[in-house]
Amino acid sequence: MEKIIVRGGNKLHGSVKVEGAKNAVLPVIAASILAERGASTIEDVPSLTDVYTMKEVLTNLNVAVDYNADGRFVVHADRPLKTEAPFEYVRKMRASFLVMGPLLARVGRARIALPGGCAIGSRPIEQHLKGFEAMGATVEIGNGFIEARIDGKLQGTKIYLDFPSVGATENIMMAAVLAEGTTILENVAEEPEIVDLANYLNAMGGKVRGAGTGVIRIDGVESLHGAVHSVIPDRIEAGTFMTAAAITRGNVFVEGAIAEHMRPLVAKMREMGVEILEEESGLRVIGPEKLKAIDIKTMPHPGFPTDMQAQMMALLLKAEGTSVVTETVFENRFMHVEEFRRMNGNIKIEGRSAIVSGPTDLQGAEVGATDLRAGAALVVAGLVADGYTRVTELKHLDRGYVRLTEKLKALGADIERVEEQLENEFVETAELI
Ligand SMILES: CC(=O)N[C@H]1[C@@H](OP(=O)(O)OP(=O)(O)OC[C@H]2O[C@@H](n3ccc(=O)[nH]c3=O)[C@H](O)[C@@H]2O)O[C@H](CO)[C@@H](O)[C@@H]1O
Ligand SMILES: C=C(OP(=O)(O)O)C(=O)O
Repeated sequence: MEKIIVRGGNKLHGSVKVEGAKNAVLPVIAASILAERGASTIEDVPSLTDVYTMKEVLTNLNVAVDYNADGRFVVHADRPLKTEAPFEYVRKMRASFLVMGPLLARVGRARIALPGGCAIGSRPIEQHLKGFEAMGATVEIGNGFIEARIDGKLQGTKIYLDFPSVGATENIMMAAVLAEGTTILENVAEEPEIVDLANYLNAMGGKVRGAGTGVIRIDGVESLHGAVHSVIPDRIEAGTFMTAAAITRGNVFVEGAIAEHMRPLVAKMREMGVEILEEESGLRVIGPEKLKAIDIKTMPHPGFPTDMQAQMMALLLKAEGTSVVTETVFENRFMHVEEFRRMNGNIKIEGRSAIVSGPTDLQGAEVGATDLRAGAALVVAGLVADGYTRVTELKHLDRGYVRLTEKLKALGADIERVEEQLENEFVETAELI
């Protein structure tokens, strides 16, 4: 088993480059199967386990994929498609469910394993299904699968989402792009990743308008072709480095971070006293001597992103005073609280809020990455903890971060990723320095 071992105390300095966004690339790859002719070349694709899982999902659907961790993901989807995505993929990564909309649009049928619950909550998909049904599909659930069918073409219609779900917005958009007539999607997600997907669909010949606002209009087209598309930078990876820079009172340039995508995080970090400078090709973060306690409430974009909640909690542990962190997006996204307590964190949970009392003298401990952002947050906390923090369950972290350890090391962190049996070697070597 691998572990990340970090010894706290080093300030981070230098520059770090942001990868393409996981949450943008997964729907874009799913959308690539909509192209009846021509190849799609997707650029700036991060080398994440989720991307490899999506590659397997596509290969299994008889789509040809060429991807060798060089950042270019080339898709040929012109062969007859298969229509089933088994549980082994959906279990590894819920975003596999995003092939349902494209399959339904292109072949009129999809059979996808029912996604189960996960560490951050039950994550139902009824909004996706409501959209497909409104467009005329029949949906049946049985034997652990969801099967959707349409005789003929999906029909454009008006669909109002009960909640601005990111996945439902994406799945329905991808289905509607080949539907007959116009689809109006209301109360949709406004995340930058939705805009990125719409840009790709339009480059393929689609007619999607309004992405990035609460209403999206999609005029259905006959067919789509492959296109070249560069994925937007990962605002959550960028945000993770921003919290790492701030917590160590460092000075780090986060290259590629797009300020416009990061407004809620930038606003809240500034409120804590962190200096953030918008430079031409990224954001510079300078950590203050003292951090101020603040309150945070996660919300759909442009609210504060739930995917930054755990990393911000690490930062709040070092802030002076009491902070209240309220999680409204997922029902159970406080699993990291127990791990922070192992590091001497003073956090109380009351309903959907966590009350963080700081500043804390964090202590190194053995902790588990309960989900990918929790894992990153524990590493961030470890950067300023006394002694060694050992983070296990790295499979979660690898879903969302490329070479996290190497990147932090290049910024000056005392950090190593090791096999368990080599753990003592790292600690002993580090102690000699
Ligand atoms: C691959 C990807 O892009 N993942 C992101 C995406 O996940 P995902 O697309 O799964 O997130 P959603 O926006 O759909 O989910 C948000 C909330 O809505 C609920 N819900 C969703 C759909 C539905 O049909 N019914 C329902 O009740 C979910 O259980 C959750 O509580 O957006 C989340 C919210 O920003 C992020 O944390 C994830 O990193
Ligand atoms: C929750 C996340 O991702 P996913 O929806 O892929 O589980 C995340 O990126 O923090």
